[in-house]
Amino acid sequence: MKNFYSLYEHNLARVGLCNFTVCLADPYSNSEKIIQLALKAHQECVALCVFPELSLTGYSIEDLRLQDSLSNAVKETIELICDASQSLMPVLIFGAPVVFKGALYNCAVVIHKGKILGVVPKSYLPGYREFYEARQFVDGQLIVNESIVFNKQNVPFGVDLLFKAEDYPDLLIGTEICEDLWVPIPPSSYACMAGATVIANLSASNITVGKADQRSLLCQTQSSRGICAYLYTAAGNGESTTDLAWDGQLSIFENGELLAQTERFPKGDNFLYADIDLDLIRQERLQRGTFHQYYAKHPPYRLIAFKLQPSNDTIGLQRPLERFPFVPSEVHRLEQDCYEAYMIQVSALKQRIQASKAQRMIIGVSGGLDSTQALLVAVQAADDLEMDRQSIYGYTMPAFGTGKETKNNAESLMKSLGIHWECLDISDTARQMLKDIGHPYAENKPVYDITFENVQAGLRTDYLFRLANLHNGIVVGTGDLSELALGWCTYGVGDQMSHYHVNAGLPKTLIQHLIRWVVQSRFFSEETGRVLQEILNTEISPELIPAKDAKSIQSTESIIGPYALQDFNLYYFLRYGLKPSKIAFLAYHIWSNSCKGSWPAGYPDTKKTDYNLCEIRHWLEIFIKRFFAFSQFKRSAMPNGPKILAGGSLSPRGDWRAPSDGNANIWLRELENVPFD
Ligand SMILES: Nc1ncnc2c1ncn2[C@@H]1O[C@H](COP(=O)(O)OP(=O)(O)OC[C@H]2O[C@@H]([n+]3cccc(C(=O)O)c3)[C@H](O)[C@@H]2O)[C@@H](O)[C@H]1O
Ligand SMILES: Nc1ncnc2c1ncn2[C@@H]1O[C@H](COP(=O)(O)OP(=O)(O)OP(=O)(O)O)[C@@H](O)[C@H]1O
Ligand SMILES: NC(=O)CC[C@H](N)C(=O)O
Repeated sequence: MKNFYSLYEHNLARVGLCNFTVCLADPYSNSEKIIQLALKAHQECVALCVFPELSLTGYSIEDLRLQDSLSNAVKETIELICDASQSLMPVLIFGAPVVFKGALYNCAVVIHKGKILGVVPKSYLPGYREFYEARQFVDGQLIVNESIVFNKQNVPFGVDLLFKAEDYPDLLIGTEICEDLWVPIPPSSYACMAGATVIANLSASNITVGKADQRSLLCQTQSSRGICAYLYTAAGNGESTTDLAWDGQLSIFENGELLAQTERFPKGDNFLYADIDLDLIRQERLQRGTFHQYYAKHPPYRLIAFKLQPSNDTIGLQRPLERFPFVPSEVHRLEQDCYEAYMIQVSALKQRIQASKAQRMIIGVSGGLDSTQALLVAVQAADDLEMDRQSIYGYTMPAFGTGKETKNNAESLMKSLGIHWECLDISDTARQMLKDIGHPYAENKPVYDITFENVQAGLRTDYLFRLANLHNGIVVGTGDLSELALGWCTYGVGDQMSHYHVNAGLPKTLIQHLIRWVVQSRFFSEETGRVLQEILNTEISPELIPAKDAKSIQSTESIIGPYALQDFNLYYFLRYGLKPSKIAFLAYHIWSNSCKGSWPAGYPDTKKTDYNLCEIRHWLEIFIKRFFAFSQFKRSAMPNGPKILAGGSLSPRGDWRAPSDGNANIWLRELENVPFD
């Protein structure tokens, strides 16, 4: 990798949209503007720069489109732009009226580095209400396999053209023009199925009240259905206001998400760019088999190849990127996600209680985040099913590493929720077991190894399962998605097992917000809210090793890495199958500076950390080793539990099937592309 920090090393592409104050029916003046903006796009290392429909002449010139002087000026200025593009990086796409075999077409002209790559006519001409395009233009729907002469060169002409960067293979550009998007099956639907990843829509949509929302909806839907980037450029200033008005909106969508958008009704020239992620598009299509199952005939496309020769400069990253991909930073989305996650958990648990005819829910309550969340869900399920809260049997089971604070929190929580609770100290039983198996700790030697830890975790599980037998109940498991990813649980006779793993689909980074949301929603008493706040403030620890003092508490995150980074890694491996270097590049852009981007609402200021590339790389390596090489055997035997987030689950019966005896070789090898600073 020549420059790890360049986005063009990571299959991202910077795409730009422009509009400007057109001079009606004056291609000479407009071509100058196009060249100026193309130069600006070049300076920003843009790969593709799109201008509005008929931007070379202005859209609203009516019958002037048929004037010979205009046609000549169009031809000349297309050649001028072509010449000026020789040393520029971006592919330029602008709109122009072009005469072909004696008829006039409303076209997208595609130019790159001094060459006209192709000319694509508009398929559908609006002739309704305020539109009269068919008066001057002929529709291009059936034009395929044709060519047109420009400057003594044969240039491909037709609706069957896609433009492929042969040195940047996932960049495959299709075009359509305004109304083409408003028909039941837009030409871009076929272009996407033929492989186009980026669709440029050259538009001259006039504005009326409420229309912007409809346009946005169409673009968003098309980008989602086509799993593509959809670039929309509306004409704006300078267009005739004889009978209409124009808002000049520019917007960039990617697979249903808005990446960037300009203010409407702008002053002067407008230039918008964003970095689209061709890996996400490619992976989404790869995973969604149905995308490739469309057998209806679409035209055979001509692939017009060009060499992008992308810049290798360090140019940052311009796209919305969440620090916590499982936790939206937008307040209302987060609230909605928390509500849905909680309801999914509650409804799933209710179904299991009813189906298993369980009379009790048995749960080990440690005072940590996971068992707290599982307990809240159990209480809500009991309330909904009109079961007595006393049918929930909560156990705090202190042993060698249990802290006073967590134990108090566990007990206060259970008391405040009004469940049946008991304290079962497992220290003596654990000591007995350590003695029976010949562990040095039985002779008071401070040996705190895995056996020492797992004896405690195992006994707790053993107790819970036998209590379930005794009380006709099911054990509600507490393990979460992040722990399953990292194998951070004790296998078999341990917290890896339960009768129903209600948290299995919840990443640790979301659990904290869910608990915060429960507090804010006041589902439970004020006292419960107070204890929940205490629990949120406590450091995450398995508490399996005795702490000498408050500072030497066994910190989970110092061993397996910050959950913030590990959930980031999990999301991009699980949902998108990205390479380690790509994940590190994305993590670097959002995690290396705590002032960049936004944090989820309610996230404590004191925890707003940043990580340098070296730290990101280090924890990514740990993730890779644990996720790919170590922990699958734990997941292959994991209990039932609901999938909660679109980001994925790790159920071996659902989202993630993998061998239990795999290795991490290829991911570790690829990680070598990430520098240490
Ligand atoms: N592929 C494979 N197929 C079948 N068995 C495999 C295996 N790889 C290892 N093993 C065997 O599995 C055993 C290791 O797995 P296991 O017994 O689970 O033990 P292990 O994963 O080594 O240790 C459990 C870790 O989880 C932590 N923990 C436990 C409980 C709760 C929490 C929490 O914070 O919530 C954290 C604890 O601190 C400890 O570091 C070994 O006996 C090994 O030989
Ligand atoms: N002292 C304890 N009393 C009762 N149950 C416990 C105790 N310690 C652990 N457990 C059980 O084992 C599970 C895993 O333990 P662990 O302490 O790692 O998780 P946690 O405290 O729920 O959450 P976190 O992992 O966020 O600390 C707990 O969720 C709980 O069900
Ligand atoms: N120029 C066009 O094709 C405009 C038609 C489109 N339906 C619009 O109103 O935006």
